[in-house]
Amino acid sequence: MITVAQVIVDVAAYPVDRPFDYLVPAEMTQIIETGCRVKVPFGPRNVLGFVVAIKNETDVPIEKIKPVSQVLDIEPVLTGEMLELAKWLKNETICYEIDALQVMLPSALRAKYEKIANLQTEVELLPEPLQEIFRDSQQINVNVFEKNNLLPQLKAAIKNKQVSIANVVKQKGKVKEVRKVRIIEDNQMLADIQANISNRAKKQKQLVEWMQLHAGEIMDPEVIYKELETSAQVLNAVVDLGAADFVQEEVYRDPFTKEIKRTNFLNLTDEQSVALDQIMNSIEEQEPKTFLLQGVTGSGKTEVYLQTIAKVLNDGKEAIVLVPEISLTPQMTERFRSRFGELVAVMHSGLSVGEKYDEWRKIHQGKVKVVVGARSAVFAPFENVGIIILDEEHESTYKQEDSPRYHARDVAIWRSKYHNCPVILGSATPSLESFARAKKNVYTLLTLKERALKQSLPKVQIVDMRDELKKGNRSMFSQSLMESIQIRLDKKEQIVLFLNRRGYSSFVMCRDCGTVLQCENCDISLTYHRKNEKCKCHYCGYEIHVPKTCPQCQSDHIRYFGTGTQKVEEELAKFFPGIRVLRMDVDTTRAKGSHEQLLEAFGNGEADVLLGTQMIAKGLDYPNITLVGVLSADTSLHLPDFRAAEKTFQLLTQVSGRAGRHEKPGEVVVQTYTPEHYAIELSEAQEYDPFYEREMQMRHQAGYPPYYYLALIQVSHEDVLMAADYAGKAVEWLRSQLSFNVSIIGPTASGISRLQNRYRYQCLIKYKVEPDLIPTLLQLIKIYRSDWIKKGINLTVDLDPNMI
Ligand SMILES: Nc1ncnc2c1ncn2[C@@H]1O[C@H](COP(=O)(O)OP(=O)(O)OP(=O)(O)O)[C@@H](O)[C@H]1O
Ligand SMILES: [Zn+2]
Ligand SMILES: [Zn+2]
Repeated sequence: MITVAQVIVDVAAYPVDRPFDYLVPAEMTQIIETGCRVKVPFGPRNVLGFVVAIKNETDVPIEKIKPVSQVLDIEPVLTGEMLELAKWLKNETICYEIDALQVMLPSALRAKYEKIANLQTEVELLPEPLQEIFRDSQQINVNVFEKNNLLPQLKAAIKNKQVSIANVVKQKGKVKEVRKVRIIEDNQMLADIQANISNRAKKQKQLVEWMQLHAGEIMDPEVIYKELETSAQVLNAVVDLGAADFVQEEVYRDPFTKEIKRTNFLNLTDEQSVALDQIMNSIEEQEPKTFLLQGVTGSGKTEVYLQTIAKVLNDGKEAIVLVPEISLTPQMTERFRSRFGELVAVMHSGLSVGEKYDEWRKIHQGKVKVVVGARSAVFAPFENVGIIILDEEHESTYKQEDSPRYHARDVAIWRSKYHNCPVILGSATPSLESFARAKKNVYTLLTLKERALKQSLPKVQIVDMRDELKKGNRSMFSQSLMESIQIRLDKKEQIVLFLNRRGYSSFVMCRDCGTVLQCENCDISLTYHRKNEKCKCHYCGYEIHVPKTCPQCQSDHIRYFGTGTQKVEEELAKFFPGIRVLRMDVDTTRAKGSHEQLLEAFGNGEADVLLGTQMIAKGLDYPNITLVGVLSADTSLHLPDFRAAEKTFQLLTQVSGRAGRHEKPGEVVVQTYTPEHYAIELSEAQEYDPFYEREMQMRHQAGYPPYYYLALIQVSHEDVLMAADYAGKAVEWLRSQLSFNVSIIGPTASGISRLQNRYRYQCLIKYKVEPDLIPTLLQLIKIYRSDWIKKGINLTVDLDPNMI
């Protein structure tokens, strides 16, 4: 009988996305399982693959079937659930199954290939500079040659068949180990060893004597060095005598830096109790219900999550909590750790690859029961999930922007059906899609209308900046905001100043001819970075020094525009001498842990003002914040995005919600140039429903979600005509296949018409019900993969795109 593994291989751009059969050699049949990673031959090279099934027959002729080269995992890294989920994702988001499988794993376990140069001859026969490199090893990473500028020599050696090149699947994700000392258990033997040490080796004698008090223990060598004021040399010597040995111990890198205080459950408010009861009920009944928990800012949604999780843990199940990356603040994670301690794993982008892998292993090995993490934590490999929570469910970061283009909400709901457990979507300002579903009873709506301690929502004042200008105020602070700041400074209360930078950046412009510095590779203006006087493209990384004169007209009236946080900081210092400002933006939070330190300092009252961008809009809960100022409410309104109004309203509500959360009442000042826009006008009352009604009308008129679904097809090529031509072909083909109920708009040039030197065209499909859509798109992709791709075309399909 033969054993055959069906393997999904890591080969993108293959027209057929299906498993391939490989023979399992006899010596592997005991180890290999579905969900294991393997190395298999594919064409001329070895690639990484995932075993998705094991069977005993194959249609491949026996003389043609290739064997698995290596099994990479002794225990499967993917559960049966994940394999099923991948198949679903492949259809739902139209991606390669391999992409769906890889996204579920920490990057440490994803395929990495390395080019390795293998020496095929005597070292001495090589040209001089190469000899140096091959002296110690016959296999050298090609990087090394690149670094030493020896690629031409290497190439020559390859031509002469002195060196060959192989692609090697590299397995990152090393388990971290530390070296420990294990003292033998036998006290008598220790005594004997001690007796045999010459009296001149006093330190050794002392050490073994001490070891007799610690027989059988495993300890850190550093402890021994300290305790006995001794050295590695002495320790090595007694290890040689047999008093102890060195062992490797597996450890987890601990991303938590400080001790956490335990907290207890709060007595719920009536509204919280009503919500919790319904969720508990669903957990009891094992119903895969989706709840939309809509609660105003500060209403205590988090407390509801915490008590739900306690119930789930009590039932012996696990909990997944997703939060947007940006609000994955230490304050947020602490709230979970303070209730569930060591049972919590945290996953966010600030962790190193190794730390992420460790957190993942804690989940995989069942060492933790709760994961708090950003989008990809929705794939946490728990096997007995009892609840999945998405906090701030409206956040666009829950959708992944590249393949697989999944939405964490959809994955959460899929998993809830698999595990028969509920999902909670929480927000003060739900996405229109979710609220519409709640209205139709697809989701169950739970509402918290009041703040937890019955505090009133902060009073919002909208200030028209055009009036300020008319009054001769050219600063970035309105009269009203200045007065409010002064009051807080006098009362020693704290202030949050928010700079809305969504869709906004500082740019460099010539005042004489109006030229704006542009990226060489993209159709995008360069962003000015004051720190190093550089202009940078945020899409491709291209950067230049700010020129002294305009490249167009040579005028030297070239200057940067835009209100960066640094500029605000300077102005504050000018108007309020001695004001203590903490600035939180990409520049001040780059270093690991700096985010944490800044917030902690602010929490400790070390500053009067926390000044920042989107980073400070969410999750902050400090009692002394009584004023929130929004410096530029409109910048996010003017983006070419059908969700611009929704996002602006959400942002204003979120950031306003930071004020007056505890005893002291809060105040908000919103500065704007378009106070008449409904997203701004309605944020004054902070009521969601009127905004929802208004925005739904707009969507209805324009034919956008939630009334219609969207699919975005994007085609790019280095040559503008090719891009336009193939976008046209795609549209033509779609028109021939899809029904008349579908509107197909385009092709048109994309919003950013050139990116990284590739021209981009797109077409938008709007539909309500179109059973043929997915099969048609799959067909289109097949055409693309088997033909267009060879011509350098790149085609992507994005269902429910974030931005269009
Ligand atoms: N039942 C309760 N009794 C007393 N205090 C509570 C209760 N529930 C919540 N709180 C407190 O109220 C404050 C706001 O709660 P929480 O942060 O959970 O609200 P939220 O709805 O998640 O807010 P946001 O959406 O604005 O982040 C917190 O300081 C929390 O400790
Ligand atoms: Zn100029
Ligand atoms: Zn660029």
